[in-house]
Amino acid sequence: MQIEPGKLLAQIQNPQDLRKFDKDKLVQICDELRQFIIDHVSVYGGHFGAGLGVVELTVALHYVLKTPDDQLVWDVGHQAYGHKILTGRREIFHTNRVYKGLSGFPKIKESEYDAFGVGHSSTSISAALGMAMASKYKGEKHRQHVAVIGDGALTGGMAFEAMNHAGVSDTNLLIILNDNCMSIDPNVGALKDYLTDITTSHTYNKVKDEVWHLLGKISKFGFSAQDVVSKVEGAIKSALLKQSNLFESLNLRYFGPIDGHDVNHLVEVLNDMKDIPGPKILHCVTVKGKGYGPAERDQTKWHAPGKFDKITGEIAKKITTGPQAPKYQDVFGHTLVELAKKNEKIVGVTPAMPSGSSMNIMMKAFPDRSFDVGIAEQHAVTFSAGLATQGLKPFCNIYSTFMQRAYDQVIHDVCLQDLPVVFCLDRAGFAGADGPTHHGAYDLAFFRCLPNMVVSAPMNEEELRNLMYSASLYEGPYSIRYPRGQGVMLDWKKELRAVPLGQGRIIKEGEELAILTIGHIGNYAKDATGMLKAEGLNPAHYDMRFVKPLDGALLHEIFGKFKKVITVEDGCLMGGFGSAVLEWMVDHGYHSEVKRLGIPDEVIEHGEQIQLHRECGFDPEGIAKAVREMMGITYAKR
Ligand SMILES: Cc1ncc(C[n+]2csc(CCOP(=O)(O)OP(=O)(O)O)c2C)c(N)n1
Ligand SMILES: CC(=O)[C@@H](O)[C@H](O)COP(=O)(O)O
Ligand SMILES: [Mg+2]
Repeated sequence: MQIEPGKLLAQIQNPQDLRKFDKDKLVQICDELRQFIIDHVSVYGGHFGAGLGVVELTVALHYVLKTPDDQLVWDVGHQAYGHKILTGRREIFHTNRVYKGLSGFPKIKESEYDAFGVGHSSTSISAALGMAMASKYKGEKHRQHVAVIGDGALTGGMAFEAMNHAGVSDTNLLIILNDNCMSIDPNVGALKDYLTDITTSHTYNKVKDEVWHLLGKISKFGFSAQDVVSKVEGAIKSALLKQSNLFESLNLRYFGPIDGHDVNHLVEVLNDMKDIPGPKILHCVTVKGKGYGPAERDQTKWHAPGKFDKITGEIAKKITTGPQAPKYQDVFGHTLVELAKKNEKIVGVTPAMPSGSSMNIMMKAFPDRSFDVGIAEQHAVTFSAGLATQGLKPFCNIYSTFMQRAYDQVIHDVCLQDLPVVFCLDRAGFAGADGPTHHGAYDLAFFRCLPNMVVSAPMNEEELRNLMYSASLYEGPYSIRYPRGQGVMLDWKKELRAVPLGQGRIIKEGEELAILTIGHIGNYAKDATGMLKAEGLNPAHYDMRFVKPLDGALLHEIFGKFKKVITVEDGCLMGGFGSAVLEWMVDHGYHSEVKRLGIPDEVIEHGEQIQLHRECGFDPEGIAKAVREMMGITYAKR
């Protein structure tokens, strides 16, 4: 379905078209852009509230900057739908997040206007500073470099590393802080309180207003912005500002807070700032979900609501028949509470994903024993390590993809010290529509090479519960990975049972060929063996449960019996589960023929999980095909 743009938006294919409009049309353009996003997401789904909150900023930035020559970096990129729509992609926006369509995030290969590829947070200042520094090196004085970062993303340590550097750089970097007091869930931490303080502080705003006033006055007398700045420098850098403003103390000129929904004022301010030399930050206050009532009222729910009825605000429910298996994340949340009730040492840690990981269930049941530490994966891991040194049992839940951020912390702070932290890696395997920045492709490979680390994955909800229980009893680092979405069991709340360390299990006896799987993807192998049975083929199926330690006894049995083996994992083929099995086989002198199915060594784009599994050849049909091929079965017509 093609979404119809409003009258003015229809005339805008790219920012050059936008810049042809008089300033007095910008409010209408913003209204039409906002409506287009509402119309689009209501039909196709995707990220929502963040995009609505930056409509005015998006229009103002493209109006004032000479994009794509000026470089605009969006942090995370979930808010960049307006940017995409204004930069040549409106007519194909219906393919956003769809298999083979536009990416839901800015992406260098997709458009010259996407200065940097994003998806993970807190990268924008570093990237834009790198660009600004490169421009300086190349003598490109005319170019502007802008990073737009949210208050949530600003809690990520990397943003501070970048500001620390930017403050002593002689670049024209402009950081726009889009402050809406929200992450996906409400933003947390002292920085959030600080931002609220400087937004509401009377003394602070009085000084700031005087400075802005002075700036305005002097401009009228025809001085250049540089003159203005040097004249007001004294005031801006007055003891009060310097001491009371975090950004000023990092040597970034601080402007604001200003209303991020006043497009005309934004244009004025951005124009003025263009001529102000040196690194600077503009603090804009916005409302997540702006302009769509339900999204303003329940900002977490409307972060990425899926499809909805734009008139009633009713979010579409998945069409289902009969009772449904739970989401893995909810099994995690409920089981953690169950374990915490039995063991007072258990605590929960999440870096800014209480709703996404269902840690919010624990936060509700045990507010004093659960911690949302903000977008701070590195800190989440080392903080968990600290808790563990004191005899507590942290369950640190991090999406597989975001765990990439904290690799050294896992090695240095947990594994080398053999501390009993349990890592629950949600969204392992393909994330789906979020695409490659969010796929949990690498964790099996990057965790299995770490000393002391247990690497496990449940095939279903009951197994997840049992692995969590086993992890709670284990005296060392223990990881459990599971995918985005639903499990396979209706009756999943079974009594908890400890799984012996490194013990796999047989799912189905068979002949000639064995399929070895790890985790939820084993259910595809189950489907495949069902399909093959109808063809008279009878491969065996084993759910190995652990990539480390591997079940040596079971592997001796398997390689002793089967000359053909297929491994299946929803992780990267290089170094993952299949690699571990191959290494084991060679080390133990077996010579079976082994085929590994999993994610190849290339970037797999976005799409529905099943589409991506199919593309990589490990959906049920792909597994069945691999079995047939290995068994030398060819059908005339298939
Ligand atoms: C490293 C990392 N951790 C977690 C996330 C998940 N995430 C995506 S958006 C978001 C909230 C970002 O908040 P903010 O930057 O304030 O943007 P807003 O949505 O409020 O506009 C989070 C936690 C992520 N993308 N990257
Ligand atoms: C942009 C981002 O990183 C998050 O919003 C992410 O898309 C959430 O993913 P889930 O929907 O799987 O929780
Ligand atoms: Mg925010």
